[in-house]
Parts: sequence; C-alpha cells; structure tokens
Amino acid sequence: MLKRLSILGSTGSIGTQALEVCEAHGFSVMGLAAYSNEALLEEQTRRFRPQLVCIFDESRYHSLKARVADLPVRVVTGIGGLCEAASLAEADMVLNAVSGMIGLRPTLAAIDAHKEIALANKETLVTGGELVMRRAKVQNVPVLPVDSEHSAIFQCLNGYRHCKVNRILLTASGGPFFGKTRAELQYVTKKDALNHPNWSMGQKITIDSATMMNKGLELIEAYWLFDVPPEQIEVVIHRESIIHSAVEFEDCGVIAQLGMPDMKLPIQYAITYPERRPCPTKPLNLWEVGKLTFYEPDMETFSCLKTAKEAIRRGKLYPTLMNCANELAVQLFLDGKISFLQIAELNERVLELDGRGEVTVDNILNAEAAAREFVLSSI
Ligand SMILES: NC(=O)C1=CN([C@@H]2O[C@H](COP(=O)(O)OP(=O)(O)OC[C@H]3O[C@@H](n4cnc5c(N)ncnc54)[C@H](OP(=O)(O)O)[C@@H]3O)[C@@H](O)[C@H]2O)C=CC1
Ligand SMILES: CC(=O)[C@@H](O)[C@H](O)COP(=O)(O)O
Ligand SMILES: [Mn+2]
Repeated sequence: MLKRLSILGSTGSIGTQALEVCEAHGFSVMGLAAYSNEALLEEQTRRFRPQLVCIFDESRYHSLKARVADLPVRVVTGIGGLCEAASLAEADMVLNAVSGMIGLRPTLAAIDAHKEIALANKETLVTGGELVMRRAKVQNVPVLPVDSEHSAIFQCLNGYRHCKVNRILLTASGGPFFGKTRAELQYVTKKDALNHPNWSMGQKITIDSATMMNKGLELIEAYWLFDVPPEQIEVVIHRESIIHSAVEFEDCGVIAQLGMPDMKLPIQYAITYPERRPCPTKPLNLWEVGKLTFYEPDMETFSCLKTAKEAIRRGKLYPTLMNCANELAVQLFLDGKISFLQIAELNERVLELDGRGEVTVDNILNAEAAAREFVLSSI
C-alpha cells in the first residue's frame, strides 16, 4: 500500500532519513513540521509538495509563508499547527520525530484522528506512556516503534505474541565515555560528549547516549510499548550496535535483530509494517564486523540509568519530572552553563519533587513547569 505520511520533525536526523525512505518507495508526504529551520522546510516543501507545513516558531511563520507563497500549501504555526499537522485528513500515518516532550500533544491528536503512529519521539512515552497507550487502545490505533532497540524488540516478538517473555535484552552502545570513571567525566566537553561511537543523531539524543539517560528513557519506552515490567528489562552494553536488542522467551530461547547502525531500516519497517521491502541501507557483513562484545553497565558512573529505574518504579508523574529536568539540563550543558556530571545530579535530585499526581495532560504540563523551576533554581 502506498502510505500517505505527515512527518513531524522533518528537518532533523530521523525526519530527513524518513524522507529518503519515502522518496525510495514513492510514499506521499502530506504534512511536514519543524521548529525553526525555514530554509530546509522550504526545500522539502518544494520537493515533496505537502498540503500543510508547520513551523512551530511563530516568529518564522510570515517568513516561511512568503518563501512558499507560489505553492498550494497551507502554512501553520505553534502547538495548534503541530497538532493540525498530526491530524491531517489526507494522511494515513504520522511519523513523530520531533525531539522532546513537546511531541506528546501531537501524538494524542494523531491518535484521536485515527492515524497510525510511527513513534521515534521516546519522550512522548516517558512522560505520557499511560495516556498514549490507553488512548491508542481505545481508538484501535497502532503505535509502531521507530527507536532502533524498540523496532528490534518489535521484530523479535512478531510471530511470538502468544509466548511468555522472560526478559528483554536492551542493548546500549555505552556511548563515548564507556569505561571512564566519574573523575574522568568531570571536565568532559560538549565536543567529547557529541562524539557518539556508532550513530549520527540530533544533539539532544547524542548527549543522552553519553550520560546513558537514553537507555533509561528507552527502558521506560519499552515498558509502555511491550508491557514488560522494568525488572525484566536488562540493559546490556554492546559496543558495536549491531545487535539492536533481543528477547528471551520462557524456554530460554533468545531471538535478536541485527543490522548495521542505520535508522533507515527501523524507520522503513514502521512505515511498511507488516511488509518488508528493500531498504536503502548497507547490508551487514559479519566478517567485516569481526567480533561482538558485551558488558554490564556501570550504574554508579552512569547514574542516569539508576534514576530512570527509580522514576518508573515510582510511576505517576516521576518519569515526567525526570524527563523535563533532563531536557533542560541537556540544553544547559549544550549552552555551556552546566557541567556534564551536573546533568545526572539534576535528574536525580528532581525526584525530590512530589510526582504522585494522576497522569493527565494538565498535570504533565504542571510537572514540566515545576521541574524547570527546580533545575533553574538549583544551578
Ligand atoms: N536520531 C536518531 O537516530 C534517533 C532519534 N530518536 C528520537 O527521535 C526524536 C528526534 O531525534 P533526532 O532526529 O535525532 O533530533 P534532531 O534534533 O535531529 O531533530 C529534531 C527535529 O524536531 C524538530 N522540532 C523540535 N522541536 C519542535 C517543535 N516544537 N515543533 C516542531 N518541530 C520541532 C526540529 O526542527 P528544527 O530543525 O527546525 O529545529 C527537527 O526537525 C527524539 O525523540 C530522539 O530521541 C530515536 C532513535 C534514534
Ligand atoms: C539509534 C538509536 O536508536 C539510538 O537511541 C541509539 O541507540 C543510541 O545509542 P546508545 O545505545 O548509545 O544510547
Ligand atoms: Mn535507541
């Protein structure tokens, strides 16, 4: 089937690769959305001819409108515009590839509009997993994982839905600071932290990989997507990022998914599921890879992983508090305002706030404000 997509975060790492996949297979792009990159949005609008384009940053709205004035495209802005891009009548599927928990409301809007969801934006499930999965079930809408580990788990589970799972083996590269001590991490720079060994990604997720908060967020994401308790999700350091994750069933049989570290396959699989199609990626050559290595994570040095486990153990709004603190702390680190180790400290300390409220959109937004205030008053 030739899908019609709306792509939120089209100018980013996932968004641009998704457009390559759409081009390779002739999928229609009905909607595009980005934060402020009007030059690339214009280029994408000319190339893919969507019906609607959203530029979130209101100060760029008139300028983008002028750039595409000769095209039959509607230009929208702000959170209202982003939700419109998520619920476009002409689209069958929404690929949510914005970064950060701003992705929550468009995901809910897309579910309410009965769009299939291809979800890269993990922060949506970390903060609103309970709401999103419940609403998707009520509306009978599939939530298809794009994150490489979750796509792998999803692929491993296909055909075994009725079987009991012992454990999910969630693989982690270990990031650029694998094997380092806390003392060695004290003065690492933004350039060091952005130097991911295997993946080329946006800045926020790359810093999350360096602190290993990415794996903490992914553990929570896996819990909501696959309904497997956090105690049954084991993080395994796998330096080569060739095994994208694995599932152990009750007979101790382990099924894993392997491939080169390239997001085009998981993006494409979410779009074409349940079909498989040729993918514009490099095939895996195990002779070239040579060896695959595995280690236990160092939870003391990379304490974000421990914090994420504690946040999901407490549940309710604690994962939201942690996620919001992390989003702001990562930005402050990228802006040179705090050190690398302060990110983990702030994420841990924000759990001192009261997160016992019910998970509703309003409470999530209030928790976000409280976490931001906490972080800004703590630095
Ligand atoms: N990159 C990867 O390989 C992977 C990413 N993910 C997840 O996918 C998501 C995207 O990551 P990635 O592509 O790396 O990030 P990038 O930073 O490369 O791209 C983010 C995209 O989101 C847009 N955006 C940000 N805020 C808004 C907003 N408020 N409204 C509309 N658009 C917005 C950006 O627009 P602009 O360019 O204008 O700023 C950009 O298009 C994240 O949640 C990440 O964790 C998951 C697995 C792998
Ligand atoms: C490509 C992808 O899915 C990322 O989330 C990646 O897994 C990050 O690498 P880490 O394993 O270092 O967090
Ligand atoms: Mn991942």
